[in-house]
Amino acid sequence: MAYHIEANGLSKTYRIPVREAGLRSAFGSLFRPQFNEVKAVDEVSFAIERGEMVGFIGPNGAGKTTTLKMLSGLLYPTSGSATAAGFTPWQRKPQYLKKISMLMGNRSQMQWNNTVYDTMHIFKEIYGVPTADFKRHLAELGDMFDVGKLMQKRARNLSLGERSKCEFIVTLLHKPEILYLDEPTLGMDVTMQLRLRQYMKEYNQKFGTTVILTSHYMSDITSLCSRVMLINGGHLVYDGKLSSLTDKITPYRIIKLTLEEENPPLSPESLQIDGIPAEWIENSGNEHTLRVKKEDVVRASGMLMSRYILIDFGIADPPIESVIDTIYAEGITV
Ligand SMILES: Nc1ncnc2c1ncn2[C@@H]1O[C@H](COP(=O)(O)OP(=O)(O)OP(=O)(O)O)[C@@H](O)[C@H]1O
Repeated sequence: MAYHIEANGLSKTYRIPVREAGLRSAFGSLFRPQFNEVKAVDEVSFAIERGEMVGFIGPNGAGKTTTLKMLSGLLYPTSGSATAAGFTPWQRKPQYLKKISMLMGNRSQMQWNNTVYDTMHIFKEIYGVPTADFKRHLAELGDMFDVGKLMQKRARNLSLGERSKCEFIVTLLHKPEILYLDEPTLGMDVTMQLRLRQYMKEYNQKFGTTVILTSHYMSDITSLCSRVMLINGGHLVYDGKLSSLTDKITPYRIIKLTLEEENPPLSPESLQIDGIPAEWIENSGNEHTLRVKKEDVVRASGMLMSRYILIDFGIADPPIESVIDTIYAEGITV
């Protein structure tokens, strides 16, 4: 069966006109324009099944938005090919545009001077959404995101978070089968972020929608996507399970334990006696947090349980934020 979204060697190079200061060079550049080239996306290939929710992550300027713009048909690639729902996105066939939605958290699809309600009506007409469906959709999502009071406001007067909520409602209005979500929770408060994630989960299960999601809030990614694609400097450097990414970058586990009062002292050195290298992360009273290599977890746990009287004990993966921070900061290729 064909993939729902497929990209092969997708590349985009932007050409930026170079203008030096001064009238003479400004005049000269009219006749001999010079350009700098930025390879925003470089030979990116992937295949996504129908109904998958894939996190698309990478540091600022990595090429995420450019890739999504190509897939949604807003940009022509410089080279390479892609198909989505059986269409070539940049041909912008109306049948394709009706099947997809692109939400850019930092760019509004709403007309600045129109009220939210008018904008939603315009989108209803553009996509030919039946009135009954439109009303049901607004009632359901309007309540969930608490936008009733915003309906008569002009888009330009909305706060960032208010706008994000309205954009999300508009994005799903025509029940697209592919969603390109670029920072959908930008500016939303925590409650609204949670509601959006919950809604996306249910929506995906109900309609089998395929989603590519970028977000700098890792909780958006971890709660919705088991697969991530990591892009850095225009190159796709990882495509696989989120959990395997953690293992590759930080093959450690975090052990948290609380000791009874009556115990021999615990330090990384006391673990090292048993030949288990451990790193101290936190130590407050009887509560300790240690970092040990994945392969040493069982031995370290056994030793701790046999030698100490424990009140509480737990093993966890390192926080995904610290894994991602390591990748972004060190430019690691996975
Ligand atoms: N219209 C444009 N003209 C020239 N260069 C551009 C243009 N749009 C993006 N770029 C450059 O292309 C590269 C990739 O940008 P892109 O917006 O795709 O990154 P991103 O991963 O979405 O970043 P962020 O997380 O900051 O949104 C960057 O170097 C950016 O400066």
